[in-house]
Amino acid sequence: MGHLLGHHQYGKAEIRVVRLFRDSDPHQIVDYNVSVAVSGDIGETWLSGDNSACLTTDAMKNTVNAFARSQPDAVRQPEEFARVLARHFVETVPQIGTARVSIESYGWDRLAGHPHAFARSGRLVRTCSVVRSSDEEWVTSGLRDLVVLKTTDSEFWGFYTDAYTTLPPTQDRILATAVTAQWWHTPAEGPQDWDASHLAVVDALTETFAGHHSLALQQTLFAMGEAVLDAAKGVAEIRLSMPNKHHFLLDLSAFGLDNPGEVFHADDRPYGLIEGTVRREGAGEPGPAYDPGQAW
Ligand SMILES: O=c1[nH]c(=O)c2[nH]c(=O)[nH]c2[nH]1
Repeated sequence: MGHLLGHHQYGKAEIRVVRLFRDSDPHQIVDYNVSVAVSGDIGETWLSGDNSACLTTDAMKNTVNAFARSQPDAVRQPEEFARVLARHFVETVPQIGTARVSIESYGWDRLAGHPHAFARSGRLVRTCSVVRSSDEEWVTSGLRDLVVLKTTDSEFWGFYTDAYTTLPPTQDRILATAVTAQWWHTPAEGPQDWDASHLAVVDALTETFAGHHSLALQQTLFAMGEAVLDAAKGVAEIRLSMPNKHHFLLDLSAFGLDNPGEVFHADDRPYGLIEGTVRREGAGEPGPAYDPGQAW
């Protein structure tokens, strides 16, 4: 019995490229981590080691670096840079049928009034992913590591109880999470201004986290997704992954101290992991828009 090669893809991962705009005063900087993955009529390298159809991952890295120089307009916004790169691989290398370009973008804040010194902004990492076939394109934007916390306005009670349920119900707790999100744009050309669109989504997420009276992190997740769909008309759906970063009230009675909701242990694991997709009614199917790796 023969063996078959299933889904296969390859590419250069985590190309760290920094692009300066020195011709502007003050200087500007973009800081990216770019990953490329291609698939198509490329199986012989797996099956026989015949590399005649294999575009080297080294060439992919070179392409990313060269385009950072030659495509100054596109490189300013990660979604545009990913679109240009993905299109390039599909249009110029015949055996490549589909290209995915994923970018993590690290922000830099200008140091107080200084024209060419920065501090890395730690608030979140901006992400995007573009999948390009010969005639279709899927664009998602996203973020990770957006850590948010509220000190009240969060309850959790009325839950199902079984023989192992010991959690006391609460009407006032800390609610904290680190948001990972990806949202899919339709049409793929996206908004006029990807940066402004990203800011609008981050605002919708944070404003809703802050303002929503939470009965469960699940409920807050859905409210945050709804707010994004209301704020960004070109977003067809958003996928959210939110760990419940538990804060446990400490018992200080051994030291003769009360603790009226003031001192907590910030536990790092285990954590509840709350996830969900919020879709616009009537939105189409996202196809290969998400799930890097072998999931599609
Ligand atoms: O918001 C919450 N959702 C849960 O599903 C859950 N489970 C739990 O132990 N604490 C919480 N909090």
